[in-house]
Amino acid sequence: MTGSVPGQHGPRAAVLGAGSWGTTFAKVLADAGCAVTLHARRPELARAIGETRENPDYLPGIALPDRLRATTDPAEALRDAEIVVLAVPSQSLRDNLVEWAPLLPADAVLLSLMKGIELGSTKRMSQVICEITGAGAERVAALSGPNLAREIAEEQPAATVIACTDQDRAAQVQAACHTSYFRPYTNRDLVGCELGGAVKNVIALACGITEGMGFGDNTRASLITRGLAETARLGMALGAELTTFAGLAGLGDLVATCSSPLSRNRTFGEKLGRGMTLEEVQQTTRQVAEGVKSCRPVLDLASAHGVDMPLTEAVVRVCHEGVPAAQMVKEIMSREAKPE
Ligand SMILES: NC(=O)c1ccc[n+]([C@@H]2O[C@H](COP(=O)([O-])OP(=O)(O)OC[C@H]3O[C@@H](n4cnc5c(N)ncnc54)[C@H](O)[C@@H]3O)[C@@H](O)[C@H]2O)c1
Ligand SMILES: O=P(O)(O)OC[C@H](O)CO
Repeated sequence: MTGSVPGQHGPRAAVLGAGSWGTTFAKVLADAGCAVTLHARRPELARAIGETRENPDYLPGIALPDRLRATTDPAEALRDAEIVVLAVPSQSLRDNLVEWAPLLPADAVLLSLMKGIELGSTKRMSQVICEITGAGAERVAALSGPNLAREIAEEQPAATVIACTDQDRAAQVQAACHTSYFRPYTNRDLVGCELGGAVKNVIALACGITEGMGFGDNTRASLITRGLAETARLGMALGAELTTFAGLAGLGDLVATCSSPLSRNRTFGEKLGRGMTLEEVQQTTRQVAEGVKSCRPVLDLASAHGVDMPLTEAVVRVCHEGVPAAQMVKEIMSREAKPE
């Protein structure tokens, strides 16, 4: 390890993507003792983080630790990094990685924070990472769980899962991000953890839509439960483990996202449910609501594997096929009756 910084006792980490979760997770790593360099695209943001120790665009009011530095130069961020954290929108990962791949240190763990499925290819983020970087699957990990960025930035206690086929690497990342307020568990089931994170965004859109239409807790609980059932069906078809969906990356994240006004996906859905168009809602936020784009490839994956995902299909129809939310509810409720 070269050039350690005062107080550093963990590995060197690069976080690529200075949005709300990238910045928050960079703080978690720094609080856990890592020397962290955060890569921001815009010079004014990198400068503001350096000068004010705050990310004014994505995390206003949160003090960032001194051990965290920001830069617009990916080569500088990645130099000697032992853990490389990827925190950009899922649909831009491929293009970003093409630029970053030649700069990646040879043996670094590549950790995905993203919760989406790629449009067109229907690939999970770890698959995109392996494809573009040529890294072996054992080097790629994903972090997923009930982790609303703002709450964690405020150091409210939360748990998460680090999924990796190589448990030594999972344990390395676990140790690097374990703080008094952030408790990571390891898990071998990369497929299940990534799917849990991506599909919960779609179900949170459905919850938001019904919330916007004025429906209450029974509706939300029904969507969470049936949403979990269809996520698990897809997961089993893709080789995931059923128990993963009862854990933090499954039920845990689904409950947090579907219930919290902090969720961008739930909030996006709520605006659709109140009658705004997709384009109108998109104008109201600069932040990514991954379910809006990922719902289509999730449904494509389901179709390719013969899996029934009626809630995901309903979200696709409302978001991308102009079906009114009220009609979607009618259609879902009039599906053929069957055993649970
Ligand atoms: N915010 C959360 O609470 C949270 C929690 C867990 C997981 N996630 C996941 O983390 C990922 C990143 O989310 P976020 O909350 O940080 O998003 P964000 O919208 O807050 O920030 C996205 C970041 O990516 C950058 N970006 C946007 N378009 C880009 C492009 N084309 N190329 C490169 N960079 C681009 C933005 O400048 C910004 O820095 C998503 O997959 C999200 O689902 C978010
Ligand atoms: O704000 P959302 O809807 O992107 O959800 C954030 C996190 O994924 C919650 O775990």
